Amino acid sequence: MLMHNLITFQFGGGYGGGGKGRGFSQYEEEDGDSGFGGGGFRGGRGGRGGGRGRGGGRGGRGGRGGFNDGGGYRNRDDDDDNDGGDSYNRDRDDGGRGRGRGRGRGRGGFSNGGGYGDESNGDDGGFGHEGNGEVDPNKPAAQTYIPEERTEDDLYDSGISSGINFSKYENIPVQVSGENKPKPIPSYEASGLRPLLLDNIKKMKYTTPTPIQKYSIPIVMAKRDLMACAQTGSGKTAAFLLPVIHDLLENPADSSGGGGYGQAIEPLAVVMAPTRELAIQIYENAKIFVRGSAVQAQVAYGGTHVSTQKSRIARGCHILVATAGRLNDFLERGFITFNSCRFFILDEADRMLDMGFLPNIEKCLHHPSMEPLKEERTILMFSATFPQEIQKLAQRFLRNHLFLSVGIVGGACEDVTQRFFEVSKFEKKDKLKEILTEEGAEKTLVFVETKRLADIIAVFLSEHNFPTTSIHGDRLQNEREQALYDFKCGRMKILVATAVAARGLDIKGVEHVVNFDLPKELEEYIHRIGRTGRLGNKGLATSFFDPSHDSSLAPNLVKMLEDCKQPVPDFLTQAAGGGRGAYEADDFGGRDFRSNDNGHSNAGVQEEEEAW
Ligand SMILES: Nc1ncnc2c1ncn2[C@@H]1O[C@H](COP(=O)(O)OP(=O)(O)OP(=O)(O)O)[C@@H](O)[C@H]1O
Repeated sequence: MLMHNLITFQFGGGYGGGGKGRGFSQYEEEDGDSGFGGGGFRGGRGGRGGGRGRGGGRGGRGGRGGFNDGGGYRNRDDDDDNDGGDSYNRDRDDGGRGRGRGRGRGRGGFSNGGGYGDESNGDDGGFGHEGNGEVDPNKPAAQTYIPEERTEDDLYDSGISSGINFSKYENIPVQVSGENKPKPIPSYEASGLRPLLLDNIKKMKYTTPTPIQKYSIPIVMAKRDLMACAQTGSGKTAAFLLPVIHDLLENPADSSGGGGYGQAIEPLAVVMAPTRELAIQIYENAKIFVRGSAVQAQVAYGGTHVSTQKSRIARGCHILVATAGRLNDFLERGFITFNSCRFFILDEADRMLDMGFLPNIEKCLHHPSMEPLKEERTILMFSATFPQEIQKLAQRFLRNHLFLSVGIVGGACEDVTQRFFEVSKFEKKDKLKEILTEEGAEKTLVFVETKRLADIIAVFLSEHNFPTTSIHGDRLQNEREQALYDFKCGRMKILVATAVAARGLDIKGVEHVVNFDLPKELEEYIHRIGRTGRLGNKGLATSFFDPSHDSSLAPNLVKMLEDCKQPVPDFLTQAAGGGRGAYEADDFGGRDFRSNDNGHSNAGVQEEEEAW
């Protein structure tokens, strides 16, 4: 019972309330980042504010549609931090992203350090602006959350240890195409990386570079533009961070733009990621790798207090890891410029270049401050999937790049056992409960299609005594981070998530990923199941296939399962119409599309597969 209360509380947005506040500072400043669309917290039974209740919250979302009778949830609005406003492959049933227009009725308001929102009655409540309760609906709410900085010592333990199949990486096929390919490194010691980096790599307990690292480290050290594809959980983050940091150590420079009060900050390397939690993770990785040097890594992402973030960045920022919305905000305000930017990196690059994020990426890459170093800047793109149309699009940002692919790229990780159940949408909840009861619920990540359903399923599981929390774009940033923390440390066994957690997150010990709802695209499926079976560990992915909803994905699933040598259930073959899918591994990044271009290529002939 106690657990039940705890969970419900947790769930209602209670983190920060109930005397567990993190000492939020008073809101001072408007956050130009409108990426976090949700207004106040939801379903709130959060702690007692105890402070000055301010009405007039920002208002939540402009009404909720989206959850049809019978559970026909449809929306897919989980891109993070992108206020580019493009609604490509999103559905706005849920009020969409962006600013709510509700008339805030949050009564608890926000009190300093005392948690927020007593008796908020749902979507409309939440944060109050200082003032008379009148809300300008066009004005984004102030962001007040100040994340705690984790020390490097806390961070060492967060990485995943390699699993029994780590050694299989040795036989994985690797392709590199493009002109003048640098040779792969045999080991970290022989890589030419600076001694400080080698020390920090040791502290991370990395002994052998993964294939993507063996190839990309020398490519980046040679300052070549790179498009790199390698399976989920195979060490892509270090594959770009290590050589970038090496360069910053070799060629030290100031990031203060010449100093002086009010001078724009000029990071030397900028990494962009599609979600806030992924940006935090990359930043924390960078912090470990730069430890003991003068190089400073910082992070910028939405849903957090702007002034605090700015002052942290102003202390020194050689590497800036950022989400699109906040980075563009800082650029527009002139707080950041790219005058000294030597490396521009897109993690989850295919996602960053799809229509939702593309305008923001273009704004960055075409920013006037990008001009001076244009010819010297290295652009790096990394992902586990890289559809050909995105590769083509990426081409316009790259200069004579190398294309690197490791394994059946765009293929699912073979260390993940994939199984499917044919389940109608009405049966899914019971099936989930049955599986968790019979097989255990430890470290289970459950993906659903909508934010609202994430809440519903989390409450459902909590009520059945499975400690569960949720992460999605309607939760406040502090709630999101707390949810992830609770899941990572095991306080909550189950995390119910929307697509916001599909990419990049590296969570130790995730043994089971459940697709309660299947995504619409195979790439998303591949990233989701890649939260387990990382770095040679074994994992299990269970998917509920509802023929009335998921049939369009069936042909691609069948083909992908065959490629991964996984059993294909009959119902899936039937739903696929018996034919092979349109999916080709190469379409998802396994091949440099330039090799198809008969004479239009600026690359060398594609190499034979090299066994690594
Ligand atoms: N050479 C190595 N030896 C041991 N562990 C490593 C090595 N390289 C990376 N790791 C660890 O492997 C885990 C996965 O790395 P990372 O998150 O960079 O994978 P990824 O390829 O970016 O995955 P995704 O496609 O899901 O984003 C991390 O915990 C990281 O610390």
